[in-house]
Amino acid sequence: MVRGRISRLSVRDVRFPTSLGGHGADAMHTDPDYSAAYVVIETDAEDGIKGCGITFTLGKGTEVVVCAVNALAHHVLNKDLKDIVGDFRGFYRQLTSDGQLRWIGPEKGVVHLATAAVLNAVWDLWAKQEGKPVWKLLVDMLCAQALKDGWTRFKVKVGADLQDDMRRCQIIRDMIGPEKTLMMDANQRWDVPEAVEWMSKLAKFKPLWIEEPTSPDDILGHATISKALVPLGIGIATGEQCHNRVIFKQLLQAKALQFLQIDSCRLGSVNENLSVLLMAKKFEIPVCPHAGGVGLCELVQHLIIFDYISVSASLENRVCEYVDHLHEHFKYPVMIQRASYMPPKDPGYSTEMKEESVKKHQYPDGEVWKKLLPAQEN
Ligand SMILES: C[C@H](O)[C@@H](O)[C@@H](O)[C@H](O)C(=O)O
Ligand SMILES: [Mg+2]
Repeated sequence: MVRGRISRLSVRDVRFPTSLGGHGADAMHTDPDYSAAYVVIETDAEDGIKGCGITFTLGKGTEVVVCAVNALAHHVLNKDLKDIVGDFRGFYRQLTSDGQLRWIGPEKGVVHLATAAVLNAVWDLWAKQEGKPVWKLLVDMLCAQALKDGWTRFKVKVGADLQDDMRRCQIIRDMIGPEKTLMMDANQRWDVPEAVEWMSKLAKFKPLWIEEPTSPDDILGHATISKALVPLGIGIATGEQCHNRVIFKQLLQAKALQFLQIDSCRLGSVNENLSVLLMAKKFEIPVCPHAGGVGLCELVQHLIIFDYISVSASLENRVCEYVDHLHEHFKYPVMIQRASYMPPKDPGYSTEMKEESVKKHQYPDGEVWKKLLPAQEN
């Protein structure tokens, strides 16, 4: 488990006098002293584990890199390791977008060598805390934690680049094995023939469904896609951008979908969602809500539990999307145990946000935006 706040960063100039023997010399670098700017980061966790990072330098050059590391240190200090690795992409961007330091890069030269030393230390720390070599940490990152937590169904985004989709689907299928469910989501990227063609190529990864293969308004297009893909064992899922119950009715009548995705915040609240649940029951189409976003999981769990108890009375082919994101801002966040939603017990619709979260994130006057907006304006 990732733990601790980064409490100390030190950097040392470590040089080996290799120039004495001419080791490593080349046509340009005739007197290299192989060196490293050596970064050590420590946390306030009790385990005493330290992260070590280096960048490779040649002798005197190290002095300059050490300065750059010190100049970057404030981005790392006092950060929770959990927050860093939880949004490593964002953290990387933060480090490489330092408004003043990036001028002497950007993302190259001294400042980038320093970035590498710092980030290498972060990776080292993280992998040590997890008790794994970095390669294993990387290999295990995809679905492994989710598998460990008991999740049996996984969704992958597709539609931007076929070769890349094939590569990622292969990795995921290999990790989850043939039994677990894989779903794909194209977020409306294709036209109708393209959806059929693309998904025929991805069929070998045995997806349960392709979600939003094309425009959410194209009811007959969904029907055509459905006709072509169902024989390949792929169902059509849609609904997160379905604007009202009438569209759902037409999708159902046109046999355009095999999985219906209600959305607690796009349809007219509980009321309209109930009518869609009932229609889905009439057509014997499983409801598999869209969730994630902000609070969608919190809300939709109420609807899907109602569906199970009072409408469909079935779990067959039914899933409720879950994304582990932003729940901490809610007063009654969803509870997930062993990959399942636990029925909420607090009165209400689980919609109440924590006042401090609202205050902080209120746009444009909340603390978070006050900090961000001037930075963005400059
Ligand atoms: C922009 C959003 O995150 C979508 O990518 C998301 O709703 C997605 O389609 C989903 O099914 O969760
Ligand atoms: Mg989707």
